[in-house]
Amino acid sequence: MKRIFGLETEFGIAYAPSGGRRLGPEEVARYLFKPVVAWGRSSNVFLPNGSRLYLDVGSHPEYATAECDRLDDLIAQDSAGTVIMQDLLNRANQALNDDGYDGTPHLFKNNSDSAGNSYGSHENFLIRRNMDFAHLTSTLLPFLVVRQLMVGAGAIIPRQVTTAMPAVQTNRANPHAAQTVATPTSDVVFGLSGRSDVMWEGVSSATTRSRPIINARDEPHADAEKYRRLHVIVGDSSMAQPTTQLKVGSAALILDMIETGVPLRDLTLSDPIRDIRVIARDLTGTTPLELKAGGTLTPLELLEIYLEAATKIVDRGDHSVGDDQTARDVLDLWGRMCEAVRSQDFSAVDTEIDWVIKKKILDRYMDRSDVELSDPRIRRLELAYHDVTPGVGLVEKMQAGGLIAQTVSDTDIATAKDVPPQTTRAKIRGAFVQAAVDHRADFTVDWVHLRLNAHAQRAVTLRDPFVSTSEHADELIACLNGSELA
Ligand SMILES: Nc1ncnc2c1ncn2[C@@H]1O[C@H](COP(=O)(O)OP(=O)(O)OP(=O)(O)O)[C@@H](O)[C@H]1O
Ligand SMILES: [Mg+2]
Repeated sequence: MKRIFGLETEFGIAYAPSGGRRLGPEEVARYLFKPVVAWGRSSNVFLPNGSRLYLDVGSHPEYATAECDRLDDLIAQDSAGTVIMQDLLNRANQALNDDGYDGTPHLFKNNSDSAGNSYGSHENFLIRRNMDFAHLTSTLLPFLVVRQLMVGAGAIIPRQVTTAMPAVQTNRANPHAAQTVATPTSDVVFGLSGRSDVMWEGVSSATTRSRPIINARDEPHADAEKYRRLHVIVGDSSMAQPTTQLKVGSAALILDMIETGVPLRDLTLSDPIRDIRVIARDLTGTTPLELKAGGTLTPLELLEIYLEAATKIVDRGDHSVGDDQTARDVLDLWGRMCEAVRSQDFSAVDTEIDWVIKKKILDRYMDRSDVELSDPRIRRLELAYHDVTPGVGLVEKMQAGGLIAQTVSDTDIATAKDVPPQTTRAKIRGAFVQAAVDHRADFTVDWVHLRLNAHAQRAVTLRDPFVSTSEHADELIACLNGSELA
């Protein structure tokens, strides 16, 4: 089975002044995007690797990967996004210095800022239109609620669970907008994910209500008769590549299971929004969760039931994650993580799973320095795990030292900065964008369309994301080459 995947990552920005002038994140973001605007005449561009890079109002630049049909490609493209942002950061740093700012801009791949705003990493999965969407999402939902036990980024969160929605959040117009979470008090715990506390619904198109786990807004970016795009917005930004692989791979296998009709008992949770908060505070996976169909299951039991079904899919060879080895790797880490949770001995996964790696770092520091979890030094250390500023962040150093595992090579990541996935329509888009920029042509691109503004009648529509060649696009590119000759 084939599937298209895409990951959107919103980055955080901060500026550390060195005694001199202060600078707000919006201004740093403007510096960051100066080369982008100079290159693409906009702060909302598609790059030659097929991705989209943009800055909305505010200071959370977003990188949305090109469409990938293999998990390995997705991880390479996602990591390339971070490297592209780092390159921009280096240039911004230089420009800021030239303008007399002597501080340091920082870039974070995290999910909340110091003001308590939560933003995210969105996962996109192509699904077939002929699937019953309500059935698909209700089957997937319990999995997304418990998945944090495997792939949460780890977070310092208030001990107390709150399920009363703050008044300010009951009338949000924009489901993507940053959302404020209660500022943690001193009574905090190390939890699995900070995102869980900002989820207020299971599935919703969320135009006026607050943020759901699955955003049901129907924007397929493809032939709407055949396809639909599932937009999962509950996930954390993952730092360790194996965590990304397990996060997206496990969800993909559950979707494969639903789409190919592998039977699964009804695991609908009675109160998913309460459960997601409670689970976030339970590192043992032993909290009994009430099922709508009656009885209880713990998060760990649920993950094991899902693993069994996912294993069937992979055994049949009917999965969408790419080659069989990648699928086996997903199952292997999934199994090892369940075993680690059961035994509470995490040594077999402590170079692969974000929350486990992060907890180890924080625990060690607390032991050595005799400080509490609520100590500002611990918060800084927690943030350092998400700091991707070149030469500064923890993950870069830990990867170099073999303390965090990698699933794709640095060479593949470097390639993915410029080269789109070769098996999806991103290949066509990338070639077009490169040609149009080379020829300084005026052009417009989105996920589905390619247009030379001077030849609007020849716009190319790429309705099928699985198709990686297009005669029409070739003609448009030839048209550019011809115009150069003329
Ligand atoms: N047909 C598809 N199925 C699944 N994923 C897709 C499909 N087409 C595009 N994608 C992926 O969906 C993501 C879209 O990113 P984008 O940021 O434009 O999202 P959006 O939800 O449409 O917009 P916004 O973030 O501005 O609200 C990309 O990662 C892209 O690769
Ligand atoms: Mg987006």
